[in-house]
Amino acid sequence: MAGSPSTASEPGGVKNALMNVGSGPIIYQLLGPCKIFKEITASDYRDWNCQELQNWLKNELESDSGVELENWAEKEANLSRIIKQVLKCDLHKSNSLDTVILLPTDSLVSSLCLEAACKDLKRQLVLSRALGCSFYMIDPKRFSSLVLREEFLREALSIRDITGWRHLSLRKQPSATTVLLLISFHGDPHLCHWETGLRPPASHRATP
Ligand SMILES: C[S@@+](CC[C@H](N)C(=O)[O-])C[C@H]1O[C@@H](n2cnc3c(N)ncnc32)[C@H](O)[C@@H]1O
Repeated sequence: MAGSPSTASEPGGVKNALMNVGSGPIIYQLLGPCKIFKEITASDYRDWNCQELQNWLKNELESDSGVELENWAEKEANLSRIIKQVLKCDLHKSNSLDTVILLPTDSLVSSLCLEAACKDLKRQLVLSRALGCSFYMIDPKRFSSLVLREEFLREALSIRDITGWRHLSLRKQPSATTVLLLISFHGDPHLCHWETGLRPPASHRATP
């Protein structure tokens, strides 16, 4: 979907372009990348999500990051300068962006999206994940999520010796038994950070 990596980018330095797939109507996942990328393209399957991001970009909406951050106005202004476009995207299509052709993209980021788009375990790459999650709520609506287990992920990604563990609080996932953050660094699949241990009330847990 995205173009091939730009030769203009140097490891560790400022990079040109980042593509975010399944952005939803929220920006938290782009606050970090906006410090290193010159351009970000956000995308989502749902028109309403794309519209919300457009409204935020046009300053027609109060953003709600869910957290109190220092220098929030400055962070928002930086990010909105760097998000260059918001595109409709459907991962089920062979050309997910339809007729739009992107310029070469250095990185592709997707958070909690592939499992929302996929209905089975075939041809799936999971980038970050709430384990055991069978649904998520956008009040009051409930959306389905493919249930994944740690064993499946370890096998699918051929990860046996995990060298780094880190506990990090992500947002609350109503149906998850465990929240996992997996970061796979280029060239070294063993350098992964997994997070376990967030346990929601029993009434909210996914059924196996
Ligand atoms: C759980 S939300 C995650 C939103 C955001 N990335 C985050 O981390 O909070 C899943 C997102 O995947 C999007 N999505 C679902 N099916 C998709 C598809 N076929 N193609 C692209 N995006 C899709 C949804 O519209 C939704 O915004």
